[in-house]
Amino acid sequence: MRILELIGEGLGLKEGYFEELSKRQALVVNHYPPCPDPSLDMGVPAHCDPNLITFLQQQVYGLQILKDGHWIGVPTLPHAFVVNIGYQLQILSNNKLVASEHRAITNSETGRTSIGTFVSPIGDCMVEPTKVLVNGGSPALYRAFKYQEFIDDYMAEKDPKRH
Ligand SMILES: O=C(O)CCC(=O)C(=O)O
Ligand SMILES: [Fe+2]
Repeated sequence: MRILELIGEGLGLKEGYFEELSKRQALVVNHYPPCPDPSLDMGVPAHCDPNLITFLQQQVYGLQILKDGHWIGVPTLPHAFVVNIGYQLQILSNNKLVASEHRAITNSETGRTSIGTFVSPIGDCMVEPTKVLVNGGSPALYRAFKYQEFIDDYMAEKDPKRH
């Protein structure tokens, strides 16, 4: 996947580094019907995606990201994808890249459909901070784990950023 190759290049990783880590792609369609009082209901509560990277398409506004303690709306752009960094990219990069905390709000006028492509490793794949970015001055911030272990914890809501 070209975008992962470019991210890898930016991090100083060897070509093809992400190949094993991006074997799964899940297409998820979210539909949010109009909500008479959006202040009462969040489309998707605040979270970071557990996977490697997500490509999201939205035609109706609703996605917001948390930046410096403020929720910022992501404008809709025709033919554009929003790229969300997931936890695995944060871990592999030893926090050089940080998973984006985001949420989806509803609106009272129109329904909204978003389409996400979630790229992730398979369950048995081992994940750990890449050796290239770990050294004396920058020790590994995470232990090695199987991706499935991470997902099991995430689903059990041990993610501190899931409210
Ligand atoms: O619908 C959206 O804009 C966000 C959906 C989302 O964050 C997710 O499915 O992980
Ligand atoms: Fe998400």
